[in-house]
Amino acid sequence: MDFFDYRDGELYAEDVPVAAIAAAHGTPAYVYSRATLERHWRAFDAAFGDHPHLICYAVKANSNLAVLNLLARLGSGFDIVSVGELERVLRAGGDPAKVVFSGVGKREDELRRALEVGIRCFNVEVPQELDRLERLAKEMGVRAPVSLRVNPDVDARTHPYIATGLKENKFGIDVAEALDLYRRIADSSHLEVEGIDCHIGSQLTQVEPFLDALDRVLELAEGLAVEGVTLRHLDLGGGLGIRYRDENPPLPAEYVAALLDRLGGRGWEILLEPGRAIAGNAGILVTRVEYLKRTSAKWFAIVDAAMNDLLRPALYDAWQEIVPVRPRREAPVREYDIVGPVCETGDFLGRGRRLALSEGDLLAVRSAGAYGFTMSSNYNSRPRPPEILVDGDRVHLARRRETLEDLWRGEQVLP
Ligand SMILES: Cc1ncc(COP(=O)(O)O)c(C=O)c1O
Ligand SMILES: N[C@@H](CCCC[NH3+])C(=O)O
Repeated sequence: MDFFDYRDGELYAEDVPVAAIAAAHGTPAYVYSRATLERHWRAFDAAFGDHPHLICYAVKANSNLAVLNLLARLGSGFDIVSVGELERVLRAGGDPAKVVFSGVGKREDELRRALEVGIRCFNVEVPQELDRLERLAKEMGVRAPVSLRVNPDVDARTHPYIATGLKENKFGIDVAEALDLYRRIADSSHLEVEGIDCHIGSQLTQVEPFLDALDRVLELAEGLAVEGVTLRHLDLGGGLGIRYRDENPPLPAEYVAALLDRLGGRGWEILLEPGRAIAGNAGILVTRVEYLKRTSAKWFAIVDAAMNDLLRPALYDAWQEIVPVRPRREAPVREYDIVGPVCETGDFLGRGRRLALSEGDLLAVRSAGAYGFTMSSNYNSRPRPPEILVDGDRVHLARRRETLEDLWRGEQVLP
């Protein structure tokens, strides 16, 4: 469920007509719903009841400061993958003690900054990162809290580009290798065992792969307990899918209930790193039809948003619903490829969509709140769109549209 619905024949974002937002801020534009973001975050949080837990929102899904700030105000933790994301969280008022740092390729400056601000945990998935972290922690006179991200070798049953929990993926450490590495951490005076981490992929629509991964994690956690290695938490990553079309992923409450059931009363604190399930259906991309073009093969609706604004269709052949902001009856219904102005055949937002369109109409691409703006670029020297956060009947410009000058900021021609 989201707060983008039709009223009196036009699409609203919470209590504001989307057409009014487009009139005030232009197109293309990302529009987010505060109520949806909050509801999704709370759904995860509440599902745990009094079981110790921390929801660490995956910043990569949508890193707008206004979004991070409102989640920080709810008490959210954050899953980051770069120092850039860390600085965003801090700027947005996030608590560094609730930050977990994921990623296969953390640089020294990134580790140092994270040690300096005192994050909750480093999710380590390359053995050499332990050496790097230990040396830096020693230099700085601190201890680095560590979880090993294990690769549970389970099939997430999702798009191959976003499956991360199989042996052949670059992610995680073999479960078989983990025990020795935990001994190494426990023996170090500058590293500290914090927990175990895993993340098996994104847009998962079934609960079983998560439970298989949890089984592997529990097996390891119990093995460690026998060795006298105590863990503070189990981090099960993110990855819960959303409905883009006809998928039926479990609701956050069902997913968490299944995890707690499998945990069977074992008291470890559970960390989750959901991104898409919180932000995905909390946003739309609003775009305007520039031209309707007929070729000998088909009809194209050429819109003012493109693959640089929303990459998912081009990159994963992802399907996202495209709806008219003000449905009209007078235009003929045709099958359109909805394409942008970028010079790539892969520049489409949707293909073969049956719509009644006229030039100048507004369209909304749904489920664009996660991996939309954060994956956007300036390809074809296109300024990136604004991000607008709607809160009831209030419209907050959370990021202004880039200007043409923004496109060459920091560039210099030869003297
Ligand atoms: C380590 C890690 N945590 C969390 C996430 C968030 O995933 P999702 O947006 O699918 O919940 C990702 C991305 O897949 C990730 O790589
Ligand atoms: N960017 C991807 C998900 C990748 C998740 C990152 N770990 C998407 O849009 O579906």
